Amino acid sequence: MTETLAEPVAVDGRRPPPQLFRDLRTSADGLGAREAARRLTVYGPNELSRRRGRSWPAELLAQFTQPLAVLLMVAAVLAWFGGTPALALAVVAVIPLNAGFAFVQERQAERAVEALAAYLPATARALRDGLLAEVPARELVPGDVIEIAEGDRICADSRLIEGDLSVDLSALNGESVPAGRAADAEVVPGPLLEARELIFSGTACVAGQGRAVIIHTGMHSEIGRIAALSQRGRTDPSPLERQVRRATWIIAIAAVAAGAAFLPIGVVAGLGWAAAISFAIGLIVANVPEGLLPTITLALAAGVRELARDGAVVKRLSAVETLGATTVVCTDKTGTLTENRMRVTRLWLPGAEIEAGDPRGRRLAVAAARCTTARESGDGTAGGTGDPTERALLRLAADLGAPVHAADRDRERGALYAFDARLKRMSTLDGDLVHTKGAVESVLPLCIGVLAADGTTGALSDAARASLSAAVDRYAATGLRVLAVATRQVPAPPADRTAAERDLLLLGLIAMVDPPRTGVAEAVAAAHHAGIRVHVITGDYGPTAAEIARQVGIGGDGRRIVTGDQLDRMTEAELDELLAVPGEIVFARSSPEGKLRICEALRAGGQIVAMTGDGVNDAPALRHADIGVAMGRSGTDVAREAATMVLTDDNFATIVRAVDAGRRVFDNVRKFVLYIFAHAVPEIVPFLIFAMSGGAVPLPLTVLQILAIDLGTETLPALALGREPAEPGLMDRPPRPPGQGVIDRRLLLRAWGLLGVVSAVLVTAGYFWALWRAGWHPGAGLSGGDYRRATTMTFAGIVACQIGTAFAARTDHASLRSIGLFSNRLLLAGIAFELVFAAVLIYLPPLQPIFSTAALGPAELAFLLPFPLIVWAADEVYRWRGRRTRPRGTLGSAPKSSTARG
Ligand SMILES: Nc1ncnc2c1ncn2[C@@H]1O[C@H](COP(=O)(O)OP(=O)(O)OP(=O)(O)O)[C@@H](O)[C@H]1O
Repeated sequence: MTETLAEPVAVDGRRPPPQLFRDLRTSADGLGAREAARRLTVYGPNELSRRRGRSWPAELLAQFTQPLAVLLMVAAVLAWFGGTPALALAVVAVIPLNAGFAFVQERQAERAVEALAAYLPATARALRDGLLAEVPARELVPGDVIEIAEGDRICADSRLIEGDLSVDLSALNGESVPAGRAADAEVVPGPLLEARELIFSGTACVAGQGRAVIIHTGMHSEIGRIAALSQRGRTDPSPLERQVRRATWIIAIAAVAAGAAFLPIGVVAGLGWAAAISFAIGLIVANVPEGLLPTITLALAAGVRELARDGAVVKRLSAVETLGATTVVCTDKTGTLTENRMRVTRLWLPGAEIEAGDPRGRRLAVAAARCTTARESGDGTAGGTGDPTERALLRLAADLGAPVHAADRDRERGALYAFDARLKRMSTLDGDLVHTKGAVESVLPLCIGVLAADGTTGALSDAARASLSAAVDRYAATGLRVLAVATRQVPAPPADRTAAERDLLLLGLIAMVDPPRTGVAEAVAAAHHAGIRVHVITGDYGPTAAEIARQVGIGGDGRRIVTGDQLDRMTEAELDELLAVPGEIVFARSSPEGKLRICEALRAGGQIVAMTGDGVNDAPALRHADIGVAMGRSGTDVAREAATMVLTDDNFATIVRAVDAGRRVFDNVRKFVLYIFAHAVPEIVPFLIFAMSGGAVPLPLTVLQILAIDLGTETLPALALGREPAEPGLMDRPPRPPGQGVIDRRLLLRAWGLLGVVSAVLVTAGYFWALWRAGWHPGAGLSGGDYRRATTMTFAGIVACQIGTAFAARTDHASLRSIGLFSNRLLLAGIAFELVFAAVLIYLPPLQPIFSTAALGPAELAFLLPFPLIVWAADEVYRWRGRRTRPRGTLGSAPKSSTARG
């Protein structure tokens, strides 16, 4: 085709379909694959060109205007005017170093989140060469004919040419009430967004089904024009970030206060003003934990990246942290606990119960297969689309020698009353026959009789009802899903759904298996070990769901079934009470509203809730849960958008793995916070000794030495702690209490009270030992060389102690032996760097005068050698005692074998 196309912007989408087809050089059968490829090069991919958040120079600049950076600048200015230009220069050098570091880390984190988009490719169903195919949304072009069904995201501005839809336009106009759209709507002039025949990119179909021809794609679409609207704003800081920011500030203020307090003390103790100011600044600079926040962001980003590799795409960094605190998982059944691969096994007909292969079931099978919207590929194995339940019905009909072809079915269909999760049934009008299928409780009340396999009709006798309900119970007890199928002949097309779904004749029941997924039982056991409760919220029948729950180990012996009706009748107080009792619950025949209520009640009870969902109606519950979990494969686009986490493999086990990862990331943040906080004590104590001795003891540590530790030797080991593998027993302990912050009393006690104090004692001992060796006594003077050797002992002592601290910080309660000395290679590299860095400052002659260092001899090194061991051993004893007094894995309701302790 060589004709040039009209510019897509010039096409008037409000013309009737025949003219529109002409303008767009297409037809109701869509485009050919080759023409589509050609148009793709002309119009470009169907994407919104990303408005970059901020350009990198702006972002880098922002790092320099952070309050803490400003604090450092003020310190530099003070140092300059205080007469210590060397210190001023050192501090000035620190600022870009820090800013650069933070900038790189934040960029990396951002990139990790951006890369997630690649894990969730958006697709659409388009007609190409006359066949319906799954096409990446970015390859859609004007002229393509797409099919849209409930739950789909609309990927391009299009005109409906077939069907009725209800669309959620909130992304475009903020209106949350869905609007009706129809192919045959009358064209009335008015605002484009209100045109009843048009649908727009970025909106979602919440009900109905139809076909549409694409008019505009990418940046030519309405949403492209108002692209700013679709760009997500800056995400709120996570609770973790907020906590750390607060802690950073508290520490910064404390450091400034300590520095200010030191000033007069220093002067009184005999330091000149200049020296006193320089020390005060040193204290401040040393103790402000500038690097903490970016390091945490990076740890979260690493967690997000790992999760994505594991099949869980998390949309917000902070979700990683929330995941770790999860106390309750509410999961649906079909597809998450089970394989979502249905196979019909048994049929119940009025008067007979037969195997799926029995030809007597043909009429029932055909009726059910006509009442579907799914498609099954020719060979009946792979390549079909749509609801697995319906595909099982299509296969059943085919196996019985009466295949129902999707194209014929759709052509002959007079009306479709789509599956409604509340009604739990759907119906179609095929010629003069209404076909209805759905949950037994939903269909049976609409029936006035039965239609036997031989074509005779009869009453729904008590005997028939008894036999039917016995069959339902029997099927459900083995975990089979049961559908009732009914039919009716109508003289004229019914006016609406209610008119169609009445006076039906029951054809029979269809029972199908959907076996539990492999690995789910293990994942449920792991969740129980971790003190996490698992409730099932399903649309399916109670006993069926309960049996599947039993098979995967949910509920142990305390499993209860609560039906949707029972839930609706419960007051809030009753629901709270129900959820407060230990044990796990199967919520059967649940409605989307019920799901939302359960979620709210659990959260009100202080639980951290992860909730799965896949339907359009699940979106509110997904948004409300702490972690909304949508299915990447079977879920609707609407659910995926509402969720915080999308499972690319739809597997329950992945949720548990994500909780595991969340816990690990949270733990690791605590590890490096512990490590960074611990060095404050041995750095401050020397100043206190100097001040309290009134200057009789020479200052044990210089300002530049402090800076060398905080901004040099410490950095890499701290980063490496953020990548520590999971501690043994991580998933054997109960979830952390929801209110527990990352920095709690226990952490501070361990950092300052234990690791800090032990280090301070050792470091001070090293300093005084060096003084003693130099023949010093209180009040006596000291030669420059001897003084430098003594301060070097303090400096090297702190470095040595921090090596011990690093190993101690690797676990929260487990022994170092249980995780292995060499299991964190990054940390070993970090410590090697730390040692080389310290050695350079101590032994490189040009640096010695700057950092007031002197080469240490074998005796001094021998003195320092046990430092790491002593610090580590002290903490090892502390953790050992903790393990003895704090038994783990004692929470939760589920039966559990006693677990190994650390
Ligand atoms: N395509 C369908 N047509 C008619 N009825 C259906 C269809 N799919 C499901 N049903 C009926 O509606 C009930 C609820 O289905 P729904 O899809 O809400 O939940 P589910 O798939 O059984 O479970 P879950 O909520 O765990 O995914 C089913 O038990 C079945 O009886």
